[in-house]
Amino acid sequence: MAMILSLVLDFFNPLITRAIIDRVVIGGERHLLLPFIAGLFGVTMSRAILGYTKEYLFDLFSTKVVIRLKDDTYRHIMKLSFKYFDTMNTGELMARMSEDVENVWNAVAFGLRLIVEDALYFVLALGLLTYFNWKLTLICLLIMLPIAWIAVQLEKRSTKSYEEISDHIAKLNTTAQENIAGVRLVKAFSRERHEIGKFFEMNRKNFELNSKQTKIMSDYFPPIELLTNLAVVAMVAFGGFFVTTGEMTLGTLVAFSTYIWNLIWPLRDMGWLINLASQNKSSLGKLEKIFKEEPSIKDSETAAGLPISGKVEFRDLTFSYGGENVLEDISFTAGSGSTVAIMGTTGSGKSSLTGLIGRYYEFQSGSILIDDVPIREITLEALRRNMSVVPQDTFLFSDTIESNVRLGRRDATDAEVIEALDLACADFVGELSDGPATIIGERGVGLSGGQKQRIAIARAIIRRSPIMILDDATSALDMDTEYKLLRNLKHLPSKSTLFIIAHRISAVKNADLILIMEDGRIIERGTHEELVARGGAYYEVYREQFKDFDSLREEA
Ligand SMILES: Nc1ncnc2c1ncn2[C@@H]1O[C@H](COP(=O)(O)OP(=O)(O)OP(=O)(O)O)[C@@H](O)[C@H]1O
Repeated sequence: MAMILSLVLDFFNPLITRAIIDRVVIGGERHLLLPFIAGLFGVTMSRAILGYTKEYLFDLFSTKVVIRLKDDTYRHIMKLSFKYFDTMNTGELMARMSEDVENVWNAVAFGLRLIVEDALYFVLALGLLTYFNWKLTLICLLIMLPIAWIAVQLEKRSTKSYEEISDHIAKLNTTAQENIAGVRLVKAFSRERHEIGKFFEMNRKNFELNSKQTKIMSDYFPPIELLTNLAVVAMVAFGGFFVTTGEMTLGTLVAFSTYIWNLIWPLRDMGWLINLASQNKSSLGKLEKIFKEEPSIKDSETAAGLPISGKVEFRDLTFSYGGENVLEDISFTAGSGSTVAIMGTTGSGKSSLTGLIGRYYEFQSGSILIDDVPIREITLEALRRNMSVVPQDTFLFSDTIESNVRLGRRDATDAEVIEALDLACADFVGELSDGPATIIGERGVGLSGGQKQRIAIARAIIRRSPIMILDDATSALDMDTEYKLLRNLKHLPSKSTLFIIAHRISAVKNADLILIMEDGRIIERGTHEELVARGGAYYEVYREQFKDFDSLREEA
């Protein structure tokens, strides 16, 4: 409304000027001068106030659009399944959330406003100019219309170019993000020069792509400029002629020469608007691709959120990530509250097996049952709410230790946080100056590998879930601490069914069931005593590890 009013007011000043020239200057009606000047002043002031309101409201609107778009994009990305993140990298997603959303903001904040404004100016001016003198309007329009054709050409070339720029920015972001996150590794391997060179090279390409776009723009702007200037020249020439023939008054020509800019500017803006629209189109296309991505794992229509006690059963399960089978013929049962340990060579499928319990990926055949219910019949929310996982690669947020632990259960009390840290043998936290309130760096910088693992385990303990998975989560702990920690887990009040992936006999020895994996299959199973007695692969590992232990004892 403010926009329409300020725009309509814009049309009053030239009309008043026309009246001043025709009636006061030429017609000699001097008494009208003061009211006309008062009118000019009034219109100018009202326009200024309305212009401010318009700007403010548009900014508010566009900011709201962007916040909403960012929220929606973030929420959607969070809904996507593991498989999506296997193929996308953080840098690319960050580019979508920042650059592409910013481009949309630009288009909404400036582009959309200008389109609406320009369209209104154009239509109103065209009406008025035709009313003043349709012949002069037609002459000017004929000169200016090729601008529209130029704009379409510009749009075609710019969209492609902006797509290239946007893709390249995503790559640039990924490189920067990975190098900054992995700066310690880069330095440790003395690869700074190489990585800086790689980044420079990418930045140079970025510059080239942007220069290409600038060149496209500069190819189109001079003809646009020329045509608009020609239109002004034609207006002065033909308009002057019409004044001499008496077809137009001088005042009307003066008003005409002001209104003509309301035709010229929208057409001149077209180039810029098309450029903005192309940028927006390519960014929206990239965002749309994310929004079209559906989570590959969803609740089935019949899924329910049942209470879970923790019995887990695998039946003839086969699984692949898309290529060769990673797991084959997997069958075993973990009773509620029992401990299942999984050992095996690297890449034998241990993490994949435990990952399937939380439905991170979809298996191809067989089934997994929890409390005798197929997991596809349990809602993802209920399934994951009842599980706690300590992944192989410990991830801690750059926040306080207690916030990291509370990720397991948000409403946990301070005492519960301390208890969880105690059970996870994280006594070192008590020695830090701020205790659990100590802020840790990104991914736990400032802590040792074993310290990070214990915080991650405390996070799992506090969840009190019926199922707990420790994926090689005690690998950085010394044997004593590992033993104490596992004993604490065994006696948790929540009596979780515990899956432990480990490489040390000492960590798996007391499990109710030990599975030995090789090439995606379970090749041995049983308790420690059964497997030792069997003399197979487990026994070999046992002998290896205890041989070291015995030789150490001998050396001592
Ligand atoms: N996200 C994934 N996409 C495709 N293949 C994968 C993925 N994760 C693992 N794999 C492949 O699946 C196989 C089993 O991997 P998995 O991580 O389950 O083994 P693992 O026994 O836990 O190994 P490790 O002891 O080294 O952690 C490997 O060949 C691996 O390359």
